[in-house]
Amino acid sequence: MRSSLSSVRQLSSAFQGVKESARYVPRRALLYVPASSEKMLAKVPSIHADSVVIELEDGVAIAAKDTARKNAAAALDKLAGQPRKAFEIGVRVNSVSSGMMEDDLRVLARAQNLPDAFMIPKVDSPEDLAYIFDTFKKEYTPSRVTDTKTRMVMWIESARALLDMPRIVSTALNLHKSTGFFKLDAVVFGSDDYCADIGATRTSEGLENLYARQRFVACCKAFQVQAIDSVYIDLKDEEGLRKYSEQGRNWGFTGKQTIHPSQVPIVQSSFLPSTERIEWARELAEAYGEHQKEGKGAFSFRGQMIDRPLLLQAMNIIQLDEAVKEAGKQ
Ligand SMILES: CC(C)(COP(=O)(O)OP(=O)(O)OC[C@H]1O[C@@H](n2cnc3c(N)ncnc32)[C@H](O)[C@@H]1OP(=O)(O)O)[C@@H](O)C(=O)NCCC(=O)NCCSC(=O)C[C@H](O)C(=O)O
Ligand SMILES: [Mg+2]
Repeated sequence: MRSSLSSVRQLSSAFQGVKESARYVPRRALLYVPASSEKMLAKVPSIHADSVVIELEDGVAIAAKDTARKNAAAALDKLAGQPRKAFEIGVRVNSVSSGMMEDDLRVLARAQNLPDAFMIPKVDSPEDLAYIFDTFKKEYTPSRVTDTKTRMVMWIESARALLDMPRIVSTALNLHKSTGFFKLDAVVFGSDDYCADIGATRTSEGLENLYARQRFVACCKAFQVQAIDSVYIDLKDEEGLRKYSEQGRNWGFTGKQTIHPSQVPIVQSSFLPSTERIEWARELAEAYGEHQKEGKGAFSFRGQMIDRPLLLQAMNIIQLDEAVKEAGKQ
């Protein structure tokens, strides 16, 4: 049994064209930590969520924005080099339309360290991305925001953005290619703002978001970026959270937003493939390699027809399993 990321690399080179990301960041659960709360920020190193979102946007009251910015900048320097449980610590700034992004970046740029990811809510158009790039260059200087390890995670939260998503995502990816600006790695569905935008009533079944969530996943996967599902706001309903998480996983989402530490283990385990599924994926990949050597593109495996798309699904599972195991985070 292979047990490190290098085995994914070996498999990838054996199967020409199977894409491997340079640095795969699992994002099963993203946990928002409002930067206005020093008490919550102090918990960041011990938070087990794959991705921690230091929050400056809707989780922070307008009157507390200044304090939150200063706390976030201080946290970036304090957390650098400190042991932590999360794969990623990002900062979610305020949106273009809020008019507060410049103020956020002006204060954040005082920190010596960049976050692992800049997280940008309510991206509504390709034009927003041009403004975002200009604002980052202005507040940080161009050399600090190009060719860095920092990734971009963005939120799609309106009907307009959902319909224009292919253009928005491809513009973000091209911006990275042409300028070296932060690489877009994941897109998050802002379901609550989306419901407000279309005038829908939020229900626990979530039927009002059925079309949006399915279109959203297709748009993410068309561009090979991670798709992060809606927030579940009923903090006490663990069963509902598990059901919704598993539904999202089965629909192709790679992870889910969380708002309270108690939601994290439920979401993380829902997005971790089962032992049986991992075994299926590994055996399938081995069998695929053997059949490729014999010149067979399609073959039968455990009663199913297997070809390249199934291999790609198996590779997704192996890659997630190995990244999580390597970091010792089940
Ligand atoms: C929802 C909360 C306000 C609840 O907070 P609280 O009442 O303090 O909860 P508890 O008493 O149960 O807390 C127990 C302990 O855990 C700590 N805690 C709680 N939440 C967090 C957290 N998010 N990060 C870190 N630590 C947390 C408490 O401090 C307690 O600690 P202790 O006293 O030492 O035991 C709160 O959970 C919260 O503020 N959550 C985040 C809200 C937020 O950021 N919302 C905006 C993002 S959602 C969104 O925008 C979705 C999207 O854009 C869309 O449009 O859909
Ligand atoms: Mg939102």
